[in-house]
Amino acid sequence: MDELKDKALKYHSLNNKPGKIEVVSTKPCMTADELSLAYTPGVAKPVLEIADQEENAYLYTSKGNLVAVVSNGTAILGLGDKGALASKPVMEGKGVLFKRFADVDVFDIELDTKDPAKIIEVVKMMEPTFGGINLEDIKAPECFEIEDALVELCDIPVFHDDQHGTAIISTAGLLNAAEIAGKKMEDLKIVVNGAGAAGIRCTEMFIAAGVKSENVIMCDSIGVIYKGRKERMTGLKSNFARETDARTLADAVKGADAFIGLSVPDCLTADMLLSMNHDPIVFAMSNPNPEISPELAHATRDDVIMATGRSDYPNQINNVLGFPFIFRGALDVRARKITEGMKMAAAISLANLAKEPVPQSVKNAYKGKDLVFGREYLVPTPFDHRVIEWESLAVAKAACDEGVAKKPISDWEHYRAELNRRMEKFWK
Ligand SMILES: NC(=O)C1=CN([C@@H]2O[C@H](COP(=O)(O)OP(=O)(O)OC[C@H]3O[C@@H](n4cnc5c(N)ncnc54)[C@H](OP(=O)(O)O)[C@@H]3O)[C@@H](O)[C@H]2O)C=CC1
Ligand SMILES: CC(=O)C(=O)O
Ligand SMILES: [Mg+2]
Repeated sequence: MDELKDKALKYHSLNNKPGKIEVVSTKPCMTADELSLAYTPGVAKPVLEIADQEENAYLYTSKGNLVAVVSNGTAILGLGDKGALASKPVMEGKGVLFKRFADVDVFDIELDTKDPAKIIEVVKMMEPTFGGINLEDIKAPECFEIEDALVELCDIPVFHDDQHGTAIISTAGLLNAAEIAGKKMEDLKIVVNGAGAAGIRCTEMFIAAGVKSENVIMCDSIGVIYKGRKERMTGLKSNFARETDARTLADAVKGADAFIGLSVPDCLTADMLLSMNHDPIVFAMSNPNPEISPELAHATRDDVIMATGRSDYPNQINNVLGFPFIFRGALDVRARKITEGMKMAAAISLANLAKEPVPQSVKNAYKGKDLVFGREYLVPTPFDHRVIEWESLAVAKAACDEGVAKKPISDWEHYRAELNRRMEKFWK
């Protein structure tokens, strides 16, 4: 058995307790009196309050801090379609991160269907239970139809993490990598490899952040998406079809400033990397194995600015820096949806935080490594306790500014203090 497999399987069954999450009661239930409050007859009282006024669910149930992490397992990380049940470790993992980094509670829901209409129907029916819906590892193109419909149907935020979480973090990373490379966003020539959930939305957000759409070439499993191509033109790919002679990834990356990998392992070769412009930005974000290994990238070029989606290399460009903090901010103002403004506010907050000096307590979580804004530190780390203050607050503010907050905040200093108080238990 390889070492990682051995360690990971042991971790997932530690303490004779299979899996990574459990349900904990937040109220005492040790006496007959408490039982008669938690359950019948006392429980009838909040039932009637909620039946009378729906918003009372936020006062008397866990709805307001509870997110559904919903998958059908059709695009589990970069492992492809492994089915609903096999997606459960990832969905439980997302639950752990929601809790650990933003004190958001999660039920993971694995749905055994590939039919978008059924997923839409089931998730809509679950709306009363939750304060928000995080769709996860549902493949393109179905993910677009599912998310669009649910955003329209639901009065709580619905967010496909692989689309928007990934876009937010990689936009923060790209803004900073461009600055470090001494290049302007509007001059960057970018190749996005992967035209699925993540590839499409990352590209859209790069364009919103200043990249010129004509400077982006997108590739999928059969190569460059060019104008006039007929095969496999599913989902939103046609929006990114370019007038170009490039047909393969190798053609596309010649002279490019950035390679954005949201595809499969080991598809960017050393020769391709050598053909890129000076100070090439390589975000090899396929999980668990990147499009090019950092070892090969650094051995190939000294000037590469390298990031992966993994936790065990510098520059983790991964949606873990997004979903916990974005939902925290959205839940706290009871946002109806997560708008483009909220997403951009999240990206900018992360890009800005990376430029702040890093406290020793954060460095300690990374074995005392010196984390200073630069090639090896493009975005903050998930263990940086300041991320919640910066990102959740930015998201909550943007929700208020954009008029989607059902419970707007006016005293931001009070909210900042509340966020810190909420997280104290995790920072000991
Ligand atoms: N670091 C992070 O935070 C995140 C990383 N990811 C990673 O991005 C990848 C894609 O995830 P997601 O978008 O959700 O999945 P989807 O299934 O929605 O999309 C996968 C895309 O990859 C394309 N593809 C497959 N093989 C190749 C290839 N050889 N060369 C180029 N493109 C290829 C597919 O092409 P076709 O359209 O032709 O089928 C499709 O467009 C995964 O590896 C995942 O781990 C995803 C989300 C977050
Ligand atoms: C990180 C993540 O969500 C993915 O790779 O699918
Ligand atoms: Mg995912």
